[in-house]
Amino acid sequence: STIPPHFGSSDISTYALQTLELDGYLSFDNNHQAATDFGNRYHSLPLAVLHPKSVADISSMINHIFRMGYASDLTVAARGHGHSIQGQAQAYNGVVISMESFKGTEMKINAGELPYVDVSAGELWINILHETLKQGLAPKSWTDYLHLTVGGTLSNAGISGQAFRHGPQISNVYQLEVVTGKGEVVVCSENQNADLFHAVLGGLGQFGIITRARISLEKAPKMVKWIRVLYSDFSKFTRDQEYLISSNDQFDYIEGFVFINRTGLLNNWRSSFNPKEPLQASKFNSDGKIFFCLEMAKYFNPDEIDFMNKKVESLMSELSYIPSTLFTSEVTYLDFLDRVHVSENKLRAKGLWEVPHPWLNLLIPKSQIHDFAQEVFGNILKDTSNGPIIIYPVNKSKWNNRTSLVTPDEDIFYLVAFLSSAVPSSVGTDGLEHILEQNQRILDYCIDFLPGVKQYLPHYSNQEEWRSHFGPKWQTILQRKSIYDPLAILAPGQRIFQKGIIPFL
Ligand SMILES: Cc1cc2nc3c(=O)[nH]c(=O)nc-3n(C[C@H](O)[C@H](O)[C@H](O)COP(=O)(O)OP(=O)(O)OC[C@H]3O[C@@H](n4cnc5c(N)ncnc54)[C@H](O)[C@@H]3O)c2cc1C
Ligand SMILES: Cc1ccn(-c2ncnc3[nH]cnc23)c1
Repeated sequence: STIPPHFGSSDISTYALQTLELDGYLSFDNNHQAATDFGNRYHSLPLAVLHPKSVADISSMINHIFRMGYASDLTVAARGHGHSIQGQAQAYNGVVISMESFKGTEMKINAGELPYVDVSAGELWINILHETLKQGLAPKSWTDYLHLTVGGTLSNAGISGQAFRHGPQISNVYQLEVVTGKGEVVVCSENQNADLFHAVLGGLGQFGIITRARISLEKAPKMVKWIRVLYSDFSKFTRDQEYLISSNDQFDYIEGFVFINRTGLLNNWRSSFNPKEPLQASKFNSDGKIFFCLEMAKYFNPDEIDFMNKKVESLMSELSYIPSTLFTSEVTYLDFLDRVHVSENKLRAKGLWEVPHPWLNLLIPKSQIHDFAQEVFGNILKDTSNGPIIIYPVNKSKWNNRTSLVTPDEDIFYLVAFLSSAVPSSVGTDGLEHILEQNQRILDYCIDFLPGVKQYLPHYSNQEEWRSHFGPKWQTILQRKSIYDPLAILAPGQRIFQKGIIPFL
């Protein structure tokens, strides 16, 4: 048959894609969704999108490209829910694999002694929550937002307010099924093909495509006591956060926010929280200052509410927040975990969801968090913020250092996430250029003065910066790449390796 008109005549290898026997199908047109993501700033159009119906589809696609060697310039990117920020799930002129088409076999819940759920890597966490709750179970470790895929979050870490106790999502995986950059299908775990298991966890899609995951579960609570208090003193705020993550039997979730110049802060909260002492709360005037919000959650079941309230009361008495700012509410476990979806719906209604998201996520060692706060909140950002700023500490002991994830080298480190939304075509302080400049000032300050800081959901533009990001782990990364993806076919959107230019050969 003749080569279809849309093929570049120069690259016969792409034509070869059509010779593949697939259970699913390849699409060569209308692939614009695969060329966009949540960041809304990078748009690399693939040559084709594979909609797999089986692991064999993924394996034969990759093996086919692997066997063509350097005769083909094709690369392959798995795409989960496309909620990356800087094109990490894109493959310019390559093949994007739509993992959401690949539901594989249905979810299988094992409610035994060590409960777990077997899921397709293309499954959304919100769907896992709905299904496991039917059996009174749920995963232990979450992200703040659940409309993300298992493969996407496990390729990064998957972190939220439960991480201080359970570690990130990549610390709560029993087993994975992975298709390597050679097209091999490998089952791996701590005790079987352990190096591949550790490579893909936090591996930024570099070492294999996760097709299935076995996620640990725990008994799910029915209700959550959701608490927020405010501080104007950063030292008291961090001291209380670090105290609360130091023992496991306190709260079940610890996070925090930074509010910069948020006029009418109190009223924004009134809508979703009942002020503990309404009269007192109305005296509090937050206008014109920086405030730090400590957010806690205590899981409970309806028959334990009195015991829980007593426990919370005694815990709160040990904290040094501004008394009139105690806000609490009681919600279902599902509503608490799906809380960011509420913000999404509000932003979508205002046409503010599909906008550029120049996010910056940093992991900051405890020893440097005060200098960071002083310079970034007190100077660089002093009068603006364009979205939530999240800040909370975690315990490194709950993170497995053998994974490909890079974290600061201290027992306690903070996640600080600048989740900005840019107003399209604005040239003001809410515009993309202004926010990118601010992000760069923050990064430059860290590079110059806070060497222990690492990016989470990292984005760099060249291999030298990646080498510096990985630090002593770089040799392990090179070795793993040479074993599991020697032609550097996988996840080109991360910009760590370039097909054909392999630093380890
Ligand atoms: C609104 C919002 C809130 C967020 N909140 C949090 C949070 O609280 N905590 C947190 O940790 N993160 C958070 N994130 C970041 C999120 O975890 C990452 O962006 C994640 O990668 C998105 O998942 P995804 O399924 O969209 O992945 P995609 O963006 O589709 O892919 C991400 C990367 O993983 C690779 N990949 C995807 N699927 C697979 C697979 N099956 N096998 C191998 N590689 C794969 C892709 O090639 C790409 O490199 C948030 C993101 C958004 C948009
Ligand atoms: C784009 C957007 C709107 C709200 N958010 C969030 N709000 C609160 N916590 C979050 N964690 C991650 N995204 C979050 C993110």
